[in-house]
Amino acid sequence: MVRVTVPATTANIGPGFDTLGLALNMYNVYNFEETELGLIIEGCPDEYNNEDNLIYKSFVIAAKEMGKEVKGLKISMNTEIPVSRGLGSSSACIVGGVYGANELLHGGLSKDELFRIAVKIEGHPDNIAPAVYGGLTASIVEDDKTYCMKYNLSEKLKFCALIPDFETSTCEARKLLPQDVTFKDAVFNISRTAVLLKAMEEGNFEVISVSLKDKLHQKYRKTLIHQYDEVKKICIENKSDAFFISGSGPTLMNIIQNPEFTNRIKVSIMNLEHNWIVKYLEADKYGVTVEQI
Ligand SMILES: Nc1ncnc2c1ncn2[C@@H]1O[C@H](COP(=O)(O)OP(=O)(O)O)[C@@H](O)[C@H]1O
Ligand SMILES: N[C@@H](CCOP(=O)(O)O)C(=O)O
Repeated sequence: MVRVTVPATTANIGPGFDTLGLALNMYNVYNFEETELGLIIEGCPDEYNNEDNLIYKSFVIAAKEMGKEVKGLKISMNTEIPVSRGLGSSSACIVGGVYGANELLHGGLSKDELFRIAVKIEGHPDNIAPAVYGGLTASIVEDDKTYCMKYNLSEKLKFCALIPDFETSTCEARKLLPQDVTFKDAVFNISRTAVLLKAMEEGNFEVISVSLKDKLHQKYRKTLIHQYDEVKKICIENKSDAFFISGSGPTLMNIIQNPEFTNRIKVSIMNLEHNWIVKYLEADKYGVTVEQI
């Protein structure tokens, strides 16, 4: 049996829309076994228990790229990453399926090649990159090629995710974005993205907090997130070092220096109408791992 473990991700990180991503220490574990015939899926909600399952579809696409075929497959999973919350559940499924196929079918594809296949399935590279390479990544797609650069991340940076009891789909959240942006707003985001990366490497919280601003996506998407303004106010009052929408939302992410922030927030957030899980997280440095069990 092949076991693939994939970390959660927080994509965009403010100004780096569709570019920056960071792997977090929350994991989905997928097991793959060849069977005589058919498809068996265990460990996921009933709605995903069919051939449209994203892990299975990604497995099949990767197998095709390798020129291989599987007659029967059993996929079982144990998942920590909440679905449709902006923490990369879809990228975890895709990376899980692609890596599962490569290992089970002896595809022999390189990490960079598996990354390329996974990005093609997801459509943007920013959450696939940290799931594959771990840590803090910046990535681009040029024609059919994918490029990922991994940055150093200061050990001082810790994270506090606020995960609400409602979902938003990435596909729907992308429909809210404008077709065009002004030159001024483009420059605003490019400059901050470049500065942010070095500030995250050095653990310079003052610069992180300034450079994390964005004019391209969050103002449109916050309308999908109930109580966004209230939650942001609570985070700022409790001295969050930086606050942003994780991926396409609705999870709201804080970069923090002091894990004590997590306890302070829990008390303040309890009285809101929606239930928000407060989760302390650290960066995952390594990305996807594969084992033969
Ligand atoms: N365990 C799972 N099995 C099959 N598909 C899943 C599973 N978890 C997530 N997905 C797929 O990923 C989709 C959610 O992806 P998306 O809207 O991008 O949100 P996010 O990646 O932020 O969680 C689900 O609608 C489903 O298609
Ligand atoms: N850049 C994408 C990132 C989506 O990440 P997810 O974790 O919400 O799937 C976007 O913002 O649409």
